[in-house]
Amino acid sequence: MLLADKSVIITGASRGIGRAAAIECARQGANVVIGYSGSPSSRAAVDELIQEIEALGRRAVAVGAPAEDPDTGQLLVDAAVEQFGGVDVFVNNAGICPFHSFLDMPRQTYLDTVNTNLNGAFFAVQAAANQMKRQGRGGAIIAVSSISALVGGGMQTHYTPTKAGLLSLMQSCAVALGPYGIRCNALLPGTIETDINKEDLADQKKRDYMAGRTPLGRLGRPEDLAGPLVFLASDMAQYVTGASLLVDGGMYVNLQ
Ligand SMILES: NC(=O)C1=CN([C@@H]2O[C@H](COP(=O)(O)OP(=O)(O)OC[C@H]3O[C@@H](n4cnc5c(N)ncnc54)[C@H](O)[C@@H]3O)[C@@H](O)[C@H]2O)C=CC1
Ligand SMILES: C[C@H](O)[C@@H]1OC(=O)[C@H](O)[C@@H]1O
Repeated sequence: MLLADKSVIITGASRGIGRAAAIECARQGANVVIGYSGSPSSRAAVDELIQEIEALGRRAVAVGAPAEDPDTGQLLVDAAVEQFGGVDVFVNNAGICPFHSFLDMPRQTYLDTVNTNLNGAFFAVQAAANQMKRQGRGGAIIAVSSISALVGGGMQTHYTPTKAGLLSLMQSCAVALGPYGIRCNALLPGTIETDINKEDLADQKKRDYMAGRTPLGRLGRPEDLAGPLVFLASDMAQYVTGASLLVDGGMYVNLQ
């Protein structure tokens, strides 16, 4: 097992990529703090996830708190310390992408996206890093960035800068935290079928176009990210920091 007895925090773990990551971390021996928005509508999914993790013989606790709140990171860390004795891995995954055109972007849509995806992440990563430093045994921090950190999207002008920001945050944190043995890396998914793009991909033409751009011939599934994420979290990646791992079925390199 690659994460035996590790204490892992994952934000936005109620569904999608975060959920698949939580299950794979547990399968690899970790106990998991499940960060979720705190909305009552997510609670049933979170309870189901806890049961699934417990069925794997591991422990899980849920912390409901909005990603955009600068105090949320510390709440997650406190839960990990109290329940599992510390933090070994912190995964910043929570995110939103409300597709919208640029020229008439509502101010609040822009602010919500930046606050949820990037500003909250900064404070959460800071809280996790301080705990790891206190523990003195290093750690791994992973930000779920995106292929959108590298390329643009006309309906994503508020979103792509947050993903580029997360990539940059991991690069700078790798420098700042390397002396403490804390590795910081970015995971860059391509187009993965989840709730975040359900509406967008309901357009069959768009869906076919996105799948057609992908050399591996299909859109991604949340499980496709789980293995690469566990790799970055584990000692298999002990000399990997400041890196970005693109997991996109080859979409990015497919020009013609
Ligand atoms: N699905 C895709 O094609 C890609 C997704 N990503 C990123 O992966 C991450 C996970 O997204 P998916 O699993 O695809 O979508 P999803 O919509 O299924 O999951 C997003 C998660 O974030 C949580 N979340 C949203 N707003 C929150 C808030 N204010 N506070 C706390 N939690 C909040 C949701 O409850 C959910 O658990 C996001 O950061 C997204 O930007 C990156 C590249 C591609
Ligand atoms: C939400 C999008 O479909 C998805 O998110 C990203 O980061 C990429 O742009 C994907 O296509």
